[in-house]
Amino acid sequence: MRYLTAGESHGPQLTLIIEGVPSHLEFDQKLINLQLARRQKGYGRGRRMQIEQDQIQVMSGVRFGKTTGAPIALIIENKDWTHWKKIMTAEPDPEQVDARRISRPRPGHADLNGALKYDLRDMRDVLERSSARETAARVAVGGVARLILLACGIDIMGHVLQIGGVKASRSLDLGLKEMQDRSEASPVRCLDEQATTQMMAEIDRAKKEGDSLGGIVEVIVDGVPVGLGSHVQWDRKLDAKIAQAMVSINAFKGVEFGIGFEAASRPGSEVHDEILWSQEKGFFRATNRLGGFEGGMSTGEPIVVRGVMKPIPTLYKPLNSVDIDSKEPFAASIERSDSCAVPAASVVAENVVAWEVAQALLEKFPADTIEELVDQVHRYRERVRMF
Ligand SMILES: Cc1cc2nc3c(=O)[nH]c(=O)nc-3n(C[C@H](O)[C@H](O)[C@H](O)COP(=O)(O)O)c2cc1C
Ligand SMILES: C=C(O[C@@H]1CC(C(=O)O)=C[C@@H](OP(=O)(O)O)[C@H]1O)C(=O)O
Repeated sequence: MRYLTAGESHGPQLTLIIEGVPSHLEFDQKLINLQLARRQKGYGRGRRMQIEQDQIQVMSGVRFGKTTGAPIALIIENKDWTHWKKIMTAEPDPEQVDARRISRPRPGHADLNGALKYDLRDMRDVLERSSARETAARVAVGGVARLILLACGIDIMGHVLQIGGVKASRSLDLGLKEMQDRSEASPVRCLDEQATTQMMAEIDRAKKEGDSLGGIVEVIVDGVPVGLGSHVQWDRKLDAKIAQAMVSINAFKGVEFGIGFEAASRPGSEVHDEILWSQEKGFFRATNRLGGFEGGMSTGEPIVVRGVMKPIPTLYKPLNSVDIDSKEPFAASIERSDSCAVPAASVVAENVVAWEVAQALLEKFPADTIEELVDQVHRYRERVRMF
């Protein structure tokens, strides 16, 4: 499978094309729209999320509620377009256009690099595409991937582990369903109620001070069969693909699996996961400290991946910058902005990981129809259980 997205943040719509989805897949638009709605929520978001009501419109690849195997084209409208039409099309009021021209790059955003690289003297042309508005399209793509995963008995959840200085206590003994319910109930998508309150207070404080906050999100994928990805070539390692997908989310700066960076300070005996066997389960692990991967392949234990998001670059108390016209030092531009988007980013993370796992599944079990895929996965699970 492969996909491309297109669209500016304040343009008319986001457009995405996905190729390689097997036929006969029940195209549950409600589930995809639910993912989009989840991404829009989260304490700390700016006013834009009150304007948008993200929903997919299916343009091709689906008939009578099922995929046909043809490329799937989806669009998501930008409701904000009506307010930006003049500015984006330079008609009919050029003066207003100039007022929204950006000549003072924001430290931490793509403004200056993009302007220098593409020779764009209005940095709005960079902002429009570098904006995390694009993550709505990626969540829709992940929503389609989730439909494939669910058909194969694979489920996924995401939650927030840290915002600014507030860390949630981990409760890994909860089942996936309970974790899903708890994170949905928290305005910051955190499983720990006490930390939720503290995180919200921390966001309020940052907002009041014209500042922004980052944090850490975690994604868990349950029901993954052993052996997705491969050790035989560097670019076939699934953990590496997931790492790329995570760091490709706007503002994500790092990724770890299982105990992650803590592995550096532990002896091997406290890192590696002992191997057990039972008639009922076949091979399994006593622990899951390595987060579901060995040799770039899934172990059959849940995939546990975390990503760190830096604080939002646009600050109402802006940092120093230089005007690209006058070359004078200035405070950076202020655009309407989120003060913390870590909860929303945890939904984006779930969905980009869903895509990578679904793609790995279809690489191992090539299939033109969803029945072929489900059948192969079922038979494979049986084979490895009997190994
Ligand atoms: C869900 C989400 C919402 C975001 N909202 C904003 C925002 O309102 N203002 C802003 O300056 N950056 C925001 N960002 C971060 C920028 O998009 C990001 O920092 C920028 O594209 C530069 O890319 P980089 O940080 O990966 O280098 C958001 C990121 C995500 C994932
Ligand atoms: C539009 C979204 O997020 C945007 C991401 C973003 C950025 O710079 O990344 C800046 C803000 O854009 P605006 O100035 O239009 O409010 C966010 O609202 C979205 O998540 O759908």
